[in-house]
Amino acid sequence: MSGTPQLVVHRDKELMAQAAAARLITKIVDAQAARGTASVVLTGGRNGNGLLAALASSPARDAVDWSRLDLWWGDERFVPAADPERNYTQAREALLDAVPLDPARVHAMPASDAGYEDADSAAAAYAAELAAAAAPEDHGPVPSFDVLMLGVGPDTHVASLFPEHPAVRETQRTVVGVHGAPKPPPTRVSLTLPAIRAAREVWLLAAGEDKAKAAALALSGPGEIQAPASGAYGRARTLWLLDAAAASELPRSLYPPSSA
Ligand SMILES: O=C(O)[C@H](O)[C@@H](O)[C@H](O)[C@H](O)COP(=O)(O)O
Repeated sequence: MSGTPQLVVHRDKELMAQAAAARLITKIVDAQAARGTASVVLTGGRNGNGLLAALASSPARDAVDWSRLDLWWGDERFVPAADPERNYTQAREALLDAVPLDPARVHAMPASDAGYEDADSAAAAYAAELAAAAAPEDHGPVPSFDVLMLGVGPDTHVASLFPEHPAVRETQRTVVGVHGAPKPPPTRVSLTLPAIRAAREVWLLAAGEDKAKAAALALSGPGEIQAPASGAYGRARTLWLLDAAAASELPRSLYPPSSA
């Protein structure tokens, strides 16, 4: 488990998205140089898609060898494949359709019309796909993701793990079906905290005034059941990427003077 979360605060959400995109490019390029491949978990939502859009327009975009990148999702709305609300669809629009990925290495979570009886069986199928991709050196049922990104909800949810909901309490399974989610749509598929914690690095994205209370709560050390974002940490690093608005209720001592 990584130690204390690191925080970087940027002037505004646009700069945060651009800086996070540059950071992700560098992380992927370094992983590919070191191991010949890289593995990243994407997140839905405005901040997650904003980062992907910034990456799409980055001049350094094609420093990444897109053919040697595995993409996974932290969660997905359990809706039909054609539904524009799918995180996968929004990621394609923001970036994926513009870069030469290997389709076999883009691991979308199942849509509700993919043939699975319900979100729970879709979750089990995704867990099996993750387990099949894990190598012996991963020492667990999911690959050691280089970076796992999570947007932070105003209630401190991450992926589709909502405060006090059953999914955030899961300690064994790596992927679960979510029912009655307070953020529509109500039915989802989500990685669990144990799966999230298998990542080398976990990056939490929080930009905008509406995230200020969530950031302050999650970083003040509450339980992960009440504040799921506080339970999202990586094996080597946990990084919060914020803008000034989302950091506005943090104790100033919590983030480094270099942030701007
Ligand atoms: O399926 C989803 O909705 C997302 O995965 C969700 O976890 C999102 O990242 C947060 O709700 C933050 O969303 P915003 O960045 O839009 O606030």
